[in-house]
Amino acid sequence: MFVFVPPCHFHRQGHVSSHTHFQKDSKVGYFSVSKTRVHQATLPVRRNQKLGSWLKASMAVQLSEAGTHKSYIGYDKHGFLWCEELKVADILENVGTSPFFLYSKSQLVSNFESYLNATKGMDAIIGYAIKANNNLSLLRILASRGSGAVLVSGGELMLAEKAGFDLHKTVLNGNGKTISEISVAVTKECLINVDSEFDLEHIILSSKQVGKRARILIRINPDIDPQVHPYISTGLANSKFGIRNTHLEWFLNRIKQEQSYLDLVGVHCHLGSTIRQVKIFKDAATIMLDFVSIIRNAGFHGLQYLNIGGGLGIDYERQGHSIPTPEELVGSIREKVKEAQLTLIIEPGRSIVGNTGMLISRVIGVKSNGNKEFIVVDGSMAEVIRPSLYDAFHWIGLITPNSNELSKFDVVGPICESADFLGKDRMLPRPEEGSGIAIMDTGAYCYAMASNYNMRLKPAEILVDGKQWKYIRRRETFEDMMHLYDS
Ligand SMILES: Cc1ncc(COP(=O)(O)O)c(C=O)c1O
Ligand SMILES: N[C@@H](CCCC[NH3+])C(=O)O
Repeated sequence: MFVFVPPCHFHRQGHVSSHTHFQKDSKVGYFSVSKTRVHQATLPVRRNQKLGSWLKASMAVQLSEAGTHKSYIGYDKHGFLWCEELKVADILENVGTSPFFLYSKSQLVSNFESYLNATKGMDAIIGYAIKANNNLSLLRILASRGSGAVLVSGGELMLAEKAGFDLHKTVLNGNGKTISEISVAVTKECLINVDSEFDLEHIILSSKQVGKRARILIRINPDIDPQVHPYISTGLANSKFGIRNTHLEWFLNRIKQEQSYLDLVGVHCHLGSTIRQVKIFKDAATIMLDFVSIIRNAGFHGLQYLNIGGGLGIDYERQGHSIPTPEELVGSIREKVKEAQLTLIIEPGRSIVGNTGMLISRVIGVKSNGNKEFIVVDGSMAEVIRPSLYDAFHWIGLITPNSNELSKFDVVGPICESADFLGKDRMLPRPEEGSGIAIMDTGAYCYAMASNYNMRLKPAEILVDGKQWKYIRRRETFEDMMHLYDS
């Protein structure tokens, strides 16, 4: 069994033993992993309680819990980080070159299965949002299990086809789709979201050129605050996405005029990303079902889909904060969707891939500027841009035991930007040069947003499956980059 307790809870980090004391009264999240079951849960701790006594209690709870969050990445009691049945330090040793992304296959499958279980007994499409992580091997794992896909470009459409997704279960989204992208989607019979007046005209044009009826959903902006960082909020009135909900009638009339080229099959909304409250989805569903009634009353009897978008958050802090499960999310809207005789489409990205991956990096050195201390690592904002872009938090830990006292560090990369940080003010034991360090929960929107800034090579991606690991994307080489120049 592995236990993952964020070290900030302890008086000292490093070699964590059963005598290690907790430093304050709180609730502590833990993961426990056995061959067959993996759970995440929280349990209260008392100040000065020893880890050993807390563990006994947590195991008792674990046995009585049917865990809904499962984790395949965690620490053992000695302080080694594991991914499934492999020590991360051993993988780093074998790979040699860092940084790289490391993913757990079981975690990915388990996350997808949570959505399958959540939608059991109802008509539903789970449309994985490819933008979150577009690694072909990971996509194939999801496609082979019946996942649909949410696409935002022609490139993603081609990738979805290559990965084996059933294109009838894909949705082409986007506020700036080109006519050629739309034409491919019409040809391949993907669902297509209408985002604006001009977008509708482009879809009509494409359908006429292709000679096929487009299967369309209207993306309606419900004007709901998802209570997330403004850069990843997408369903408020001033957002660039979707149609103004006051303008629905115009769209319905225009669609009627072109009915031989347009088949209006559903409505769509997407509120934003990293959402932590079920109520936000529930409110959106209520509003969207009102629009469904309006549309059906206007004579569109083929309306079949309610697409509620993606956006469910994950527990980046790893402190057992209560993030709704897919079961809770779907459970909150299931009856209403069934009553309206609709098929639910849900578009999760982060909650399927976020906690499957971590960036494994090495410490280059430790320095001080007089006021602050920095752990400089070989990973950077080029691989994990979320902290720089959204001030996002990713839990960071060493991958092997270290018994040094905890100190406060900023964990930074080698890029020539002050925004190049992976974590600020983190309590960590002073690491040796070359120590392995993990930036957790970087499976979503990290490799997918990676860049070559400062002429950095995009890192390898590695997949762990039980006791095996393999490359699922090799590291870029200097020659790869040189191929793009004209001589
Ligand atoms: C339309 C749409 N659907 C789904 C997603 C996936 O969101 P998340 O990764 O937060 O689940 C996004 C990204 O925010 C999106 O823009
Ligand atoms: N890139 C964002 C999410 C945006 C989702 C796309 N609409 C993130 O890392 O959190």
